[in-house]
Amino acid sequence: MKIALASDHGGYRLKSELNEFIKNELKLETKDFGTHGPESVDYPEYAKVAADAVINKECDFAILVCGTGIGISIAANKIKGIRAANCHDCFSAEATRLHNDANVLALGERVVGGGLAKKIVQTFLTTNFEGGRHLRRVEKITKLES
Ligand SMILES: O=C(CO)[C@H](O)[C@H](O)[C@H](O)COP(=O)(O)O
Repeated sequence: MKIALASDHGGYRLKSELNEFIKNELKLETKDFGTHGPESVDYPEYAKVAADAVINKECDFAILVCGTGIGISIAANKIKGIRAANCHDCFSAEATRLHNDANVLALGERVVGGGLAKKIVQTFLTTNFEGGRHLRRVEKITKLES
């Protein structure tokens, strides 16, 4: 499994910490699409490159980080085929995989600490979509795109 990572300046520290965690603890491959420093940048550009990597199947999931996780998730959700969830607890991270088949997780560096963020990422990446009645609903979400 390969994980795309991206952030704006408000999320690059947490994104770097999560990148190391995913590689070293979860033993998964990652691709870091930036940003790599504190200089102010615009999160929609970073949401797009990582989301595109999921859509074109270069990566299986994307983890996006901005200050709150809100702006970057709104931007990612504009891309056809993306179901991005902004989660700051493990229950929601599990539910969005089980029920929504989310393919992008968004986090806010100004909201959550590194320890909890790692648990949320681990939960998200290790939970499978349940299908069944949830598949019908996800298909209805997809229809809203056309
Ligand atoms: O989009 C956001 C708010 O939902 C993110 O938190 C951004 O990181 C934030 O808006 C950036 O703000 P800044 O004042 O330019 O650092």
